[in-house]
Amino acid sequence: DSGSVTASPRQQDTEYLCPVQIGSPAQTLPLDFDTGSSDLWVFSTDTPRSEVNGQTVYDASSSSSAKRLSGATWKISYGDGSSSSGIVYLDTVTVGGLTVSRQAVEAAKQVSSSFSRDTSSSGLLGLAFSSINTVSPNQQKTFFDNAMPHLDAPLFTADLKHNADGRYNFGYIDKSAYTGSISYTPVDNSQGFWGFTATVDGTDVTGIADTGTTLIYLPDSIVTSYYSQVSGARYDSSNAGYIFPCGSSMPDFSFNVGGGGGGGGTVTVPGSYVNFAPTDQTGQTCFGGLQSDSSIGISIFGDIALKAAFVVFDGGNKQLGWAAK
Ligand SMILES: CC(C)(C)S(=O)(=O)N[C@@H](Cc1ccccc1)C(=O)N[C@@H](Cc1c[nH]c[nH+]1)C(=O)N[C@@H](CC1CCCCC1)C(O)(O)C(F)(F)C(=O)NCCN1CCOCC1
Repeated sequence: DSGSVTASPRQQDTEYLCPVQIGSPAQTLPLDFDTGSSDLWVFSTDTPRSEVNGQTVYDASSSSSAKRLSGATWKISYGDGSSSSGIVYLDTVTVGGLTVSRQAVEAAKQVSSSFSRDTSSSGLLGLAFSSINTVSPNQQKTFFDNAMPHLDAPLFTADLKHNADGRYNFGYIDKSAYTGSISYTPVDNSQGFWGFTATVDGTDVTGIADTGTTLIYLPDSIVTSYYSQVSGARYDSSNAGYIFPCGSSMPDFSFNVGGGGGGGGTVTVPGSYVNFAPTDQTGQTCFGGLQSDSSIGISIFGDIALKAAFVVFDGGNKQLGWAAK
């Protein structure tokens, strides 16, 4: 089996949403595919009306294939402080033509305000490792884990784009989606993430490939040296990040994956991607897409990096592949 689904950017590439079919007859919800977490959770008819703000909701009672997973609950909190929790159904989930019949669909009974405010997203589809799924007492598998044994190849690929529709494919590598060769590097999933090591300016950086995080967060030394090339760039505590004049022409940012001698491949993030967004309506000052990881505790290669590459999340061989495009 295989699947292929469009990933549409929202609000200047802050997140990418994909249509997911749940239940019988199918209910289609736009979900944020997130390789940084492992819960598939949705706004539902169980979510308080006061917390629903235009989002499409899942109604288990109108799905003939829905079955309550009795006694199961879930509760998750994310790096940006947002959180949600609720109950669990097993139901049919289809992504780009690929169907999993008994997928844990986590219905929200509570969502934090940032989720209520994000009117375009109906929830998340976690694509990290099932070891960090939050369902209790019996941990549940991700959509990818459930699908993997049926896939032509035990992998999915992320092809996110700047201000344009991209694609997630499951079970195959689309050779027309990238240029040159794919450089592979081993994945450390001990924390449940797609962890890997890249080289930036000769320095090894261990981080995670995270489609659910908008920006790139790397060690201070690397970030400081990058912005030292941009006149007027400075760390601004009120914005809690590096800012610079919006008219600045930003240097490209490159990292090497699968190095080791002459090998490996280089991913180049165009400087224009690092000019992320204005900090206010005047459009004078802009906020950088590359920020320090010091307040996070882990380096994150988020959407700004991922949309500069074609990325293979290989669950069968526990490796990450990166290619230019
Ligand atoms: C809001 C913003 C200024 C544009 S942003 O740059 O902060 N973007 C948010 C994502 C977003 C976009 C649009 C609207 C709302 C929220 C962002 O990048 N959030 C990161 C920030 C971060 C990470 N680390 C520290 N800070 C995050 O929490 N990402 C998680 C997914 C998000 C959650 C909010 C809704 C959108 C998706 C994440 O899953 O990628 C994660 F990996 F960061 C994370 O928190 N994973 C949870 C891991 N736990 C471990 C224990 O077991 C349970 C799972």
